[in-house]
Amino acid sequence: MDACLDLVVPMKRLDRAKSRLRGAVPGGSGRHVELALALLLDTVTAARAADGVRSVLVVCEDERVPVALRGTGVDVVDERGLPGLNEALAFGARLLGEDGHVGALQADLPALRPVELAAAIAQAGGARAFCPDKEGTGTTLLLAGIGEALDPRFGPGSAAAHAGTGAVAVGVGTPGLRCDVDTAEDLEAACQLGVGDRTAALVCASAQSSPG
Ligand SMILES: Nc1nc2c(ncn2[C@@H]2O[C@H](COP(=O)(O)OP(=O)(O)OP(=O)(O)O)[C@@H](O)[C@H]2O)c(=O)[nH]1
Ligand SMILES: C=C(OP(=O)(O)O)C(=O)O
Repeated sequence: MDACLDLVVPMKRLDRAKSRLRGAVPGGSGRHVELALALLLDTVTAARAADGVRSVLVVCEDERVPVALRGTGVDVVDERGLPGLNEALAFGARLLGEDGHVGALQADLPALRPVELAAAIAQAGGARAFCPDKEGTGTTLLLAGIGEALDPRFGPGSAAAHAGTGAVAVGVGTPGLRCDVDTAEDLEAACQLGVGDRTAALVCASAQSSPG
């Protein structure tokens, strides 16, 4: 498949991100920041490796994020004070150029496998599409139709909101793509699936294998 999809990945300032995960890794606020970064790094590493993905752009105003992503081939842009998630995503998508093919991927998918993302992109076939999270209410991936604006509707009930904009559900059989990590229980579920190296080093038993 030609790699033509450009993905935007949103990330809050690290001190404020993933608040429901606070304490999931013992060791205080430094460890919490490490965990948020590990989730992001494992997600974008898998995304970069997926067939069909041309580029990944993280939208984040935290200066530690470009440092952590140095050498990964992932770009970072500061959202410059935009007021929220959907505004940050729309900003990133416009930078990527919406006359091409753009999408949004959540930043907390440590069990994502490149083949899962590639399969969801292929299933969409260039049409507007979304992947529901494992509960079926949220969204882990939104794909604009080719040549269309992203029009993100993330937030509570985003799966229904995206379906309401004409997006078709894709990737329903891809557990790693659907396993976003908001709580300690989600982190445990991701570890059961097998997480990437950075998250595994922080939270999972050393015997755990990482996704391929
Ligand atoms: N760049 C950017 N990213 C955002 C913003 N708001 C949320 N995000 C990111 O969007 C994703 C989904 O947001 P949430 O579900 O609220 O996640 P979170 O805020 O990190 O976690 P909680 O504090 O537990 O709600 C996460 O990766 C966030 O870091 C924003 O204003 N700007
Ligand atoms: C913002 C969303 O995700 P989360 O589950 O991380 O709140 C969403 O699913 O639209």
